[in-house]
Amino acid sequence: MTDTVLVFDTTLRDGEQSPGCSMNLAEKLRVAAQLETMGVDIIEAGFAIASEGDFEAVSEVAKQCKRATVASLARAATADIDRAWAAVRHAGKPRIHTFIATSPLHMRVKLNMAPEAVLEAIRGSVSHARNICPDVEWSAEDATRSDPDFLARAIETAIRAGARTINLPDTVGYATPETYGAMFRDMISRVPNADQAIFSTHCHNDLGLAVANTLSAVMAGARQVESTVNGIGERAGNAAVEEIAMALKVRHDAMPYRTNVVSTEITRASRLVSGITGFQVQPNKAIVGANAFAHESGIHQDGMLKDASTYEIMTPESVGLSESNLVLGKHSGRAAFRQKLADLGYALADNEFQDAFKRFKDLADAKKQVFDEDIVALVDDEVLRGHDRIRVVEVEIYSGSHAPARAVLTLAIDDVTKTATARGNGPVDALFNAIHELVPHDRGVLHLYEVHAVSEGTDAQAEVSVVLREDGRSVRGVGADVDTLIASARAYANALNKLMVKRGRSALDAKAS
Ligand SMILES: CC(=O)SCCNC(=O)CCNC(=O)[C@H](O)C(C)(C)COP(=O)(O)OP(=O)(O)OC[C@H]1O[C@@H](n2cnc3c(N)ncnc32)[C@H](O)[C@@H]1OP(=O)(O)O
Ligand SMILES: CC(C)C(=O)C(=O)O
Ligand SMILES: [Mg+2]
Repeated sequence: MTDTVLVFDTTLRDGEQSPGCSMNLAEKLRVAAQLETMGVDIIEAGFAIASEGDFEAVSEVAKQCKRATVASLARAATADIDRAWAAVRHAGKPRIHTFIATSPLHMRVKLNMAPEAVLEAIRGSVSHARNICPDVEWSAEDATRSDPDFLARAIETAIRAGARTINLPDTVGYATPETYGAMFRDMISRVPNADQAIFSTHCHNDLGLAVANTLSAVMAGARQVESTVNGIGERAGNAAVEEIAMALKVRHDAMPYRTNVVSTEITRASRLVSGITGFQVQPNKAIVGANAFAHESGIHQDGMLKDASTYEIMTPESVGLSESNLVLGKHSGRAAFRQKLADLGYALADNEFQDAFKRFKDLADAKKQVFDEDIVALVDDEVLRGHDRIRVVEVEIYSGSHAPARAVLTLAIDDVTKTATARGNGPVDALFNAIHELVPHDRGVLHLYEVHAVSEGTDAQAEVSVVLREDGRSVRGVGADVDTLIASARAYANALNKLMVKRGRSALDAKAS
């Protein structure tokens, strides 16, 4: 059996299922490009039948990808499979990923199907997919709570119908490393045609065991791992790709398997995904957290100074964390800024570059030191704004202890400039009331408002996240600026733009003041 473990990235599908994590087309294309650069083997770009937006995103990612296989998810339904194929067929290497639940609970309560009917659905859906696409993956949703005898029959049926990848997800994060590994060992040894397929893991992190379970299955014979950047995903998330890749690399002695992941691209991918989704990485997160390579206590610092391997089991450089020595400030020009962007992994179109450079100069005027994180926040903010229909033009705030705060806000809505004045219990409230005046959205409720400092010092840029919830779905907007209130207005406007995309183009009923 090969020692190569294929990496199937589902940041754009399962990752996007995190509440408030939806990405627009341009954002998905940027993430897909970075995933290819990082060396993932398969990119699950979405669930084509879910919406027009998902269909377009899968099609465009399929057209863009040069090397990676591009997959779309599909239920065990002809319409889903046909839609998935219509989107992925543009890829050099297309894959249809079809699934159905196999646990007694899901079959009875959710699907209302008898086990024999589920087997029939597997036979029908996989053979239909295989008739139109040479690469078909089949998943047994809730595999870890399925009856092993039935699961073995389901896998055998899927392989006989033409599936060449068999995924056994721990859909609800219920497994432990021992039980998950044992399930793979059991299925691989008892399913008669198991040798005709690659077995795949797909772990959720409800008990914090997603990566441990994934590695256990690899030890038991799985040769594809499904994961997401920063571990984003449904509920507590999916197994984090950076943790799996580095565990296999650093502990090759204990787990003699390899992936095609270019580890030096990991930090870039992590920052890109957190910048786009607004999901901050917790500081103590393995591999990509801000503290993953930080040492504060004296004994550790002493050891580090003597030999870094005393307290570091991998180098920061191995995950792409290297401070370039190009220090940017208000005296820097376009050449240095362009080089810095290249170092940070950005390739901007000329107009985006010019806009970003102007904002960089403004930032350098306002801030003593411009850190790499500032540039990342600034460029993400600028590039994310590129296709927005609602843009912040001007913000004025009057606030003090004797009177309610007042905000005067000018927005460009479809390139028409509109201004509103509003009061509120504090400057942020006044600002958001002014946004409501200009862009009424009574069904969209503010669910979360979060500020975090991009770098250090009182002149640090603020990165604001705003989550709006409407009809059970949420969108997250992000904005950055040295002025927290401007960042707040940008974040709110960004969330409204995403809400508009979710609702469809007709969407927001903007009115003039
Ligand atoms: C574990 C996972 O991550 S699975 C993927 C989850 N991701 C998503 O659901 C995101 C995208 N989903 C969507 O946009 C929508 O749910 C759609 C478009 C797929 C379906 O929308 P709707 O037709 O309105 O159905 P709804 O979401 O209400 O219910 C799902 C239906 O699919 C059925 N279903 C669920 N899984 C499967 C399956 N694998 N194969 C066949 N049918 C299935 C359910 O039984 C239910 O059918 P019912 O309406 O007859 O009861
Ligand atoms: C659809 C499948 C692969 C899934 O995401 C899960 O079971 O968690
Ligand atoms: Mg999942």
